[in-house]
Amino acid sequence: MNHESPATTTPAVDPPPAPATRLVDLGPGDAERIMALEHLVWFEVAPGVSTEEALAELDFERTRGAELVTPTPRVGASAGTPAPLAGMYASWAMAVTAPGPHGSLVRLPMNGLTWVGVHPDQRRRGVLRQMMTAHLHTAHDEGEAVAGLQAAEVGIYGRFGYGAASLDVTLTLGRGASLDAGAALASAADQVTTHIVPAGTPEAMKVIQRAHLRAAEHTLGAVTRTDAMAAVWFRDFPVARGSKEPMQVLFATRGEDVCGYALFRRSPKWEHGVPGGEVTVREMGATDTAALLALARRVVDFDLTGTVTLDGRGIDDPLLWWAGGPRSAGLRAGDSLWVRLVDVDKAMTARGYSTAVDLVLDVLDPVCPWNQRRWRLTAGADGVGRCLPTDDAPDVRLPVAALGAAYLGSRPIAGQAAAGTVTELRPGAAAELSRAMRADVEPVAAIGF
Ligand SMILES: CC(=O)SCCNC(=O)CCNC(=O)[C@H](O)C(C)(C)COP(=O)(O)OP(=O)(O)OC[C@H]1O[C@@H](n2cnc3c(N)ncnc32)[C@H](O)[C@@H]1OP(=O)(O)O
Repeated sequence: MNHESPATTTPAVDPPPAPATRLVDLGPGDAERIMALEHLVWFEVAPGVSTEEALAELDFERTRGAELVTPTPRVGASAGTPAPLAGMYASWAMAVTAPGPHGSLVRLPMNGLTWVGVHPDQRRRGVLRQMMTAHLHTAHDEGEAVAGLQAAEVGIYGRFGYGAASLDVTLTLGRGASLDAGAALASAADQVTTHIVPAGTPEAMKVIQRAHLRAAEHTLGAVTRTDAMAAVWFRDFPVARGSKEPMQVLFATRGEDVCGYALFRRSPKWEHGVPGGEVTVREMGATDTAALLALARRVVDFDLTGTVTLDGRGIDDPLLWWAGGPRSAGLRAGDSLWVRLVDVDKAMTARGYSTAVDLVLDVLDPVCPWNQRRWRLTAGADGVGRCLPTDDAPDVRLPVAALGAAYLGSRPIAGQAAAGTVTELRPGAAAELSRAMRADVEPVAAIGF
């Protein structure tokens, strides 16, 4: 039997033309169609949360939608419903802790992209590409040199020049897990006091933000919320929460000084009369490792619990090794912050370097063509960098996403060259760039945003 397809004379069918969508600024008056799109894209509704409450976290100075220029009739849609949005995106003016010169840290502004969604009827027709192009061009116009996001699916954002720059590590420990941090750190942790308050009050949210910003100054890779985000981020919605415990915050203090915080919730569990409640720590930050140890000791030791899951940790997190390493701590890891250099020269000048370096980078960036050229990156013995346009012969050719991936001091360029993403044009150049960009420690995971 011949399984070959018969020769066909049918001409190839062109894909349908991209829909004509235009980008518009969205404001509170668009609340109804924003929520309609959100529910369709994420198929999730928070009960008991009003539209106004749900949208309070958006910055309407930075929220945009895509709408069809000529909406088509939709059989079965209720009369009077506004034409649905084809897509939307929003961003916040956040900040990230990047490597400074020689192991120091530097806090940099970061455009944090969020709320990206395309209507299921309009997907795979270029709406996201249109939105991402506009988003990055606006960031460039506004002078936002570094952008970041957390990806819903890993295949989406590399094509737009974002590189996965940090890992999100989840650790699972048993109740009473021993944390072996050594005598000096243990006695420093003894000097730290901890106490619990409900997280969802305006008073608590203020102190959480203070502790969050302070911890970020000391933590490579930390991403911080704006004050406006912080004022609404941990609100407690009793109906949406249902029978779950309200979010709690454990503060670590030394006298008047708040030196750490851990946001957690417990859920009760009983089997044959034996308590085995589960603790989930959503976010934990500290200005120093003694404060971190004091917080960790508390969360592994709540009565009536059996396990504690800590989200948002880093791959060389002290907690991981205090607990005995990956096998004791049930380590699971995924990608966390994706970094995009909107302006290669400004971004590469803003961070610091671990070694002196002098290299010409041939950067490929079809989405942001102002980056696509040769740049000379130099840093002296002081680790302070400069990145300027040049026409000199290149040492390394690389997509802009490779620089984003290496930006927080992880994902070495030499490793990316070995993987085939980066092309070394002069022997040794990839290793030189690796060493200069590498940090002493791994970046922590970003907060969820
Ligand atoms: C930062 C954040 O907010 S992350 C949240 C992202 N949102 C979601 O995941 C919600 C559910 N998904 C969606 O809303 C949409 O499917 C989106 C936003 C992911 C994609 O929107 P679309 O308009 O379909 O994307 P668009 O048609 O512009 O595709 C652009 C390119 O990305 C690719 N692409 C789009 N989505 C995906 C995906 N999930 N995985 C892999 N590739 C993808 C397309 O194939 C296309 O590739 P090409 O450049 O080779 O042609």
